[in-house]
Order: sequence, then structure tokens, then C-alpha cells
Amino acid sequence: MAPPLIELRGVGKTFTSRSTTVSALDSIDLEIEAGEIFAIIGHSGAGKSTLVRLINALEHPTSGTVTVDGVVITEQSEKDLRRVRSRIGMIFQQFHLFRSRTVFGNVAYPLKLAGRPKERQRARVAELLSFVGLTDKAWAYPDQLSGGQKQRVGIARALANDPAILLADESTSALDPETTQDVLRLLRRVNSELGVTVVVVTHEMDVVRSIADRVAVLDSGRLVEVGTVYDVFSAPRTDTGRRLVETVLRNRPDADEVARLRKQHEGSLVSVTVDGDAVMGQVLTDAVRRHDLRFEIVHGGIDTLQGRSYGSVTLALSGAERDVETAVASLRAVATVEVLA
Ligand SMILES: Nc1ncnc2c1ncn2[C@@H]1O[C@H](COP(=O)(O)OP(=O)(O)OP(=O)(O)O)[C@@H](O)[C@H]1O
Repeated sequence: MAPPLIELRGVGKTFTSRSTTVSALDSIDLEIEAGEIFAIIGHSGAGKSTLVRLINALEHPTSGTVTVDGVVITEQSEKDLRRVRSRIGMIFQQFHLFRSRTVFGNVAYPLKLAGRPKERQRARVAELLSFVGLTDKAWAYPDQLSGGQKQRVGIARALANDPAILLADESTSALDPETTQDVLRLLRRVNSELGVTVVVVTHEMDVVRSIADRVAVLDSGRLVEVGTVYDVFSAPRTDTGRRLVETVLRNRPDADEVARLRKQHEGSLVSVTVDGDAVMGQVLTDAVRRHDLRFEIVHGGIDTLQGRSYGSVTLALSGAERDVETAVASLRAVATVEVLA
């Protein structure tokens, strides 16, 4: 198997000022494979931006090693780091475009810095603007563009020198939901058509869900979960993971919601979680048909993650106690079931 494109081993980062020491990252071991879309999530202050800044060597770790594309960047001189950085493009929440330069000028800038001849610059900018769908805006200034268009320029500029990696730090956080989806579609094309490995830092779980292959959860500088989006979202192993994921997946009702449901519905409240290939509708109808029961879905829903169905619904099951018990037992054979107290 090819070695990981990005590898962090035992990475720690502390910031020390005169009066305080902040541990931003602690003992991070992480591997990001070539060709994947990898998301890093966590609450504000968890260390996400610091982690990204270590990958492009804008910060240096206090301990541990960072390897990018086979180069141990923690051992490189500033001059050699420039070569590593040229393999990495970056986009930001606030776009960071030059307001005094046209779209063309912004995208041409890294090519100019790299010493590309004028003719080559022109051809490459045309190619990039066509890729991001902004050919007609080449001579516009950033202030004349929408947020989504500005981020497209940011993406074109980040791709100018053919990077292997694109780091996206909260790149859609300033955009409305529809524009966010447009930018995410573009990032997916960057990954699938150009083969660029994309690392997305975000606090928006919807972004992770709609774009990432794998996700890492950071909590107070520690890496607490890493896995496929399906695994982490459908079965988070930590409280932090659970809290983050619950912001997008309507999961089991909390205690207040259970009390409210109890007042509104008769019968037993039963939460049924289906993952993977089981089909929720089928599971429910089969279980209920075999018994003399009525059921109503009172909370939750089914969703698709990475092409697999996932969901948790709470049912109010009414009927004879024995029938409810048998139905719950048969549901247990195919799903995770919890009878809510
Ligand atoms: N240059 C710095 N000097 C001192 N402390 C810093 C510095 N950069 C980051 N920190 C601290 O390190 C911790 C992690 O910060 P970081 O910006 O990486 O978190 P984050 O997860 O990206 O947060 P946010 O989502 O709010 O951007 C925080 O406690 C922050 O205050």
C-alpha cells in the first residue's frame, strides 16, 4: 500500500506567551491518504486551524513529526519548505483575495511568484477559470463578485501550481447553504477530476456529511475519533463525536422530548436504529404485521450517508403488552432497539 500523503506522528503544539501556556494539540497521530477527502471537525478552539497550519508548515510542532508527500517537513530548512508548500494549495473562510487585482490577476499571482512565463500564465489562468466556471469574470474585481464566486477564485488560485493537496479552512462558513453546496460540488470535482487530496476543516457537520470520505474529531487538542464518515456519524464513540453528529442527524429524543412525546402518544416509546443495508420501512412493517399492533413514527428520520441508509426513529407502539414485547424482540434481531423509560 502507498504510504500516506500526510502523516502526523506524536504531534504536539503549545503556544507560550509571557504569562500562559496553551496546549493547542497533544499527541496527534494521523494519516491522510492520497486521493481522499478528509474532514477535521471539532468545536471552536479544538485545534483544527493549528493542525492545518502544521501541515503546510506555517506553524512548527513543539513535538513529533509531520510528513507530507514523503518529506519530513519538521526537518526541512525554510528554503526546502517552499518546495513542500508549493505542493499545497489553501482556501480560507474570508477568501483572502487581493481587492486591487482582477480575478485574472489573483489567479495569476502564484504563477507569477513561481516565475512562470507570461504566456504560460495566461493559458493556465484561462484553464483554471474555465474549470471553476468564471471565464466571463476574468476582468472583474473581487468586490464585484458574490461570496461563492470569490471562493471559486480562491480555489482557482489555490490550484494554479498543480498542488497535490488542497487545504480548505472553514471555506464555506461565510456562504449561504445553496452557495455552500455549489462550492462543495466544485471541491468534489477538484478531488475526482484532478486527483487532488482535499483536507476540509469545518465546524459544519453538513459539509462533512456531503463531501468527506473520512473524518477526524478533535476535542481540546486531542484526536478522539477517526473513521469513515459513515462509521463516525452512525456510531460515534465519544461524547464529543456524538454531540457534533447530533447537530445534523436527528437522533434519539432527549429527556424533555421523551416527556413531551409521552404526553402526546399512547403506548410504548421504542427507539429503533437501523444502519447499513437493512431497510427501515421493511423492518418495521414486517415486525408490526406479524403482531396485532399499531405504530406511529413520532421522532427521528432516515438519511443516507455515503450511499448507505442510516437512521433512528422513535415509535409509539400500541397493542397488548405481550404483542409489543414480541414485536420489540423481532425488531432486535435486525436493528438496535431501545425501549424508552
Ligand atoms: N498563535 C497563537 N498564540 C496563542 N494561542 C493560540 C495561537 N493559535 C491558536 N492558539 C490557541 O490554540 C487553541 C486552538 O486554536 P485553533 O485556532 O487551532 O482552534 P480551532 O479549532 O481552529 O478554533 P476555531 O474553530 O475557533 O477557529 C486555542 O486555545 C487557541 O486560543
